[in-house]
Amino acid sequence: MTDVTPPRRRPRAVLVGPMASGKTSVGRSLAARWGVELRDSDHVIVERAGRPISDIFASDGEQAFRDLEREVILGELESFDGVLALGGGAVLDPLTREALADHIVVSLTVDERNAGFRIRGDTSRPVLAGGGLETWRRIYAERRHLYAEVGTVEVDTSRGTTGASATRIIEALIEAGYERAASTGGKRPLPSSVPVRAAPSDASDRTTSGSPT
Ligand SMILES: Nc1ncnc2c1ncn2[C@@H]1O[C@H](COP(=O)(O)OP(=O)(O)OP(=O)(O)O)[C@@H](O)[C@H]1O
Ligand SMILES: O=C(O)C1=C[C@@H](O)[C@@H](O)[C@H](O)C1
Ligand SMILES: [Mg+2]
Repeated sequence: MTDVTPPRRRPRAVLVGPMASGKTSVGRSLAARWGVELRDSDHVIVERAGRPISDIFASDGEQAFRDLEREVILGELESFDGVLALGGGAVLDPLTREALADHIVVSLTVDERNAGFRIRGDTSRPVLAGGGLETWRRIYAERRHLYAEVGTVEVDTSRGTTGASATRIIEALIEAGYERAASTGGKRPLPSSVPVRAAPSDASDRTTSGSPT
């Protein structure tokens, strides 16, 4: 009997990292390079809840936010085929981390100095709660191992433009053997039983030809 199950769609890349590492802004540049849509889990949550993240934290509490965040991300991992940027704390959830094991995940980093510039005066991130760089540093220290655990490649965004960071992501994916899968969708979807990191199915035909630059 013919299998009529439609192929599973999946994000070309999922971006994780600490607050202000550039998941949203670098993600936008990367999506533009590949000619695909950027979706940001924080934005999906705000749309769905009809109120800002700071309101959700204040009235429903962080756990309610995390539950909604998990639901949104698991849904997008199954259905969205552009670049997916996650909220900074998304990796705290074990089910989300488990789901990410099956995806191409770019872990973004930023040094403290540049993180400090980027979050200065910010009031939209409730977990910083006015604590500024000191709080950012503590939270990053707590989560660093989780970003490393889920990341297929790691890219530092401290220097240069968001476009330069997008270029470094593409270079890192080429280096690791995932660029074709990420930029063309050519050999995807991979069978879910084959973890992306353990078996880069396109490592044998790595090429920069036809790649976005
Ligand atoms: N080279 C760069 N790479 C990334 N971000 C940069 C860069 N230069 C400046 N920025 C600025 O840093 C700020 C933080 O970036 P962004 O909001 O994309 O981070 P984020 O990782 O999505 O943070 P959050 O976890 O809070 O969603 C933005 O205002 C962005 O324009
Ligand atoms: O690091 C965090 O815990 C957060 C980061 C943001 O992206 C938002 O998801 C929210 O403000 C929480
Ligand atoms: Mg963001």
